[in-house]
Amino acid sequence: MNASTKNTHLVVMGVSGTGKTTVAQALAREFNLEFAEGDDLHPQANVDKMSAGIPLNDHDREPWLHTIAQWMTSEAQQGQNTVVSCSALKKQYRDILRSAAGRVVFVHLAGEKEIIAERMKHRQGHFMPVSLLDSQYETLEALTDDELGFVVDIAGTKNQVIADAVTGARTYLTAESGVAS
Ligand SMILES: Nc1ncnc2c1ncn2[C@@H]1O[C@H](COP(=O)(O)OP(=O)(O)OP(=O)(O)O)[C@@H](O)[C@H]1O
Ligand SMILES: O=C(O)[C@H](O)[C@@H](O)[C@H](O)[C@H](O)CO
Repeated sequence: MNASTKNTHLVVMGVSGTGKTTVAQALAREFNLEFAEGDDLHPQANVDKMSAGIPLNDHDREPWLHTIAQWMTSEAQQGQNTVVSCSALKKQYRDILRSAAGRVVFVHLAGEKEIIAERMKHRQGHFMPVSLLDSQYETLEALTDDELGFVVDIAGTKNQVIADAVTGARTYLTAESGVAS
């Protein structure tokens, strides 16, 4: 076990528009975690592709996932626990994230496509078109029993969803990981 393995990383995952940024920022505040916005770590080519209404493929996502894993490793090496918003739609993508130093826990924000589409329609100034939501759901692989993490239902208000995510995350953020509870 190396010095950084006690650190915990929360990855707030799910399809576009499901509330990852909203929830990840709230978890960062609640548990005093280092925060990264996964969308900011995409290569520009990926942002251009999504903006043009073209879904990303495995090849497009691979360097992005490695960038996020490297960020988590670097934070763990500095003794930090983290939270990052990242769609992490497939198990093989989550395997890349799990290669980071430390323990990686997934917070899957899940819900009905219709609810998310409605929320995305009201969002201003974001590159992701609602038209890509179908491909996001087609790509999504739910967490399996052997993966560390939990599911949060996004149907409720922001405060309800955040409260559920905080309750779920608290069980993983033990005194051992150095996170204040
Ligand atoms: N529980 C909620 N109830 C109502 N609106 C919400 C809720 N959670 C998030 N929203 C709103 O839905 C929109 C999408 O949320 P957010 O940007 O956090 O999602 P995201 O998963 O990070 O999106 P993306 O993956 O596209 O970056 C925002 O306008 C946000 O304010
Ligand atoms: O894997 C993907 O297809 C992408 O990460 C998208 O999910 C977006 O980055 C994001 O969610 C923006 O809406």
